[in-house]
Amino acid sequence: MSTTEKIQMKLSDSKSARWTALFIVSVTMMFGYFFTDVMSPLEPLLTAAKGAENGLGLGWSSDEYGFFSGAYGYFNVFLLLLFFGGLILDKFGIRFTGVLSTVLMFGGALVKWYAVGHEFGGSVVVPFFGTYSTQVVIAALGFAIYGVGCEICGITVSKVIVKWFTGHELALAMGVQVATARLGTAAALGFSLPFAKAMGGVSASIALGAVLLCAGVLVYLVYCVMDKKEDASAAAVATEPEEGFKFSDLGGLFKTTGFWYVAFLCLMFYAGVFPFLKFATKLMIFKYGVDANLAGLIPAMLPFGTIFLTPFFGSIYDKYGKGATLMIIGSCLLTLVHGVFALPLNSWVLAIVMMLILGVAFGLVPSAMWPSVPKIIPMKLLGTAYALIFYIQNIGLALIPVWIGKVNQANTGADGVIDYTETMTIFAAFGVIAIVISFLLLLEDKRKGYGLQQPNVKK
Ligand SMILES: NCCCC[C@H](N)C(=O)NCC(=O)O
Repeated sequence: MSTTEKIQMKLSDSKSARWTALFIVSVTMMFGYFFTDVMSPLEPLLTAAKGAENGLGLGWSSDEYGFFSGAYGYFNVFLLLLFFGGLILDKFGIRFTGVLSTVLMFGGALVKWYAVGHEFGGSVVVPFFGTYSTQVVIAALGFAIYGVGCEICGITVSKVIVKWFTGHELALAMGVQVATARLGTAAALGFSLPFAKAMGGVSASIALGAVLLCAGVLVYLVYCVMDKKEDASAAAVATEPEEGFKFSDLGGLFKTTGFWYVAFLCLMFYAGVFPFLKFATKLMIFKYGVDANLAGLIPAMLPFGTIFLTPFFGSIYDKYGKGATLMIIGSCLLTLVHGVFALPLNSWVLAIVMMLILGVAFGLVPSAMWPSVPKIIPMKLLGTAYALIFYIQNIGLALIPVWIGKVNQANTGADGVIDYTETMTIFAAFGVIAIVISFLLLLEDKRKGYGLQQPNVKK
């Protein structure tokens, strides 16, 4: 390679540089995903009577647990903070927004840790939701602040990957990032409960998550150094200045039908996965009779499967295309799994098989959906587009746990055992709607020629 060629290369044209950047931002996101689900396997402790379970029970009701779990999305949705996060990202850039979001995650985690470790007494009326203990409300406040940070960090990381990988292995890179994040989810689901028990309290697992988030802030600062270098190299190579973001461009985004299909597919598909994980550990105990100490390991299989499958399906999309088809298959598998969970079949072997199939679905849809967005929406609007998609998704992440918490509460027998038939039928219905939307997306792609069925890597 001649000196001139070297000078004219962007930093992102170097394979090692772009994969290093990806590794750094993926680790930050992984710590975030750990914290998101650190409480999910703790549902049996949180909802055990105060002082039960060797003094670890916190005495929350299923309704309170649902309210708390949905808090992740409350500020994102009701205060529109995620939408503003997208505008901030497109206006002020990746470095500023990334640091802001990681600090928010850490701050929210500290509030939640404080809440769970203290007795407050009394209760608070939350308009439109219900009356919950003060501890639950403060913990939910912390989780809501954390959720704003985590979602804004998510859109920032998506934009980082598009910035470094467009024209290269975009879907594979997005798959690797999602897979790394799932490691965090799997670690939380698998280890949070035994860790809390070993350390003598629920707040120990939250403290561990908060320490990781603090490390996440530092790791992101390292990425900022690389980002600056990439910008400098891109400025040296660019022949025409890149078009900037203008508010007037938003109209075009709103009028793009394919964008709305992706957003609503995201809402329905993820409604069947993330909120389900919040309740899955207790489902394994109550419906499938799994030992409480092992129950978290079955839901943990789901993200573990996706760790390998998301990059695998991503590279299939990169090489052979068929993005819309991958989304249709994933939505069908989601429906099948929840349909089976709703049936009166109580074998734990079946539960494991279904969880593995759900893992395949959870590899298929994200590996095709996220890299499809830049095929529909131009780069200058990408932050806003991802933010809007995440915003719509967050409506589900916020409200479905509340709904499911109330359904579980209503289906709890006098012996304290929950009948999950209604709950799992609701999750299966999300899958059916996801199938319909993914077919509509395929048709729209045929009409508009987005290229969703085409490979991503330019030959
Ligand atoms: N932190 C767990 C929820 C993340 C939701 C986020 N908006 C998202 O969808 N990320 C992509 C993914 O597939 O996880």
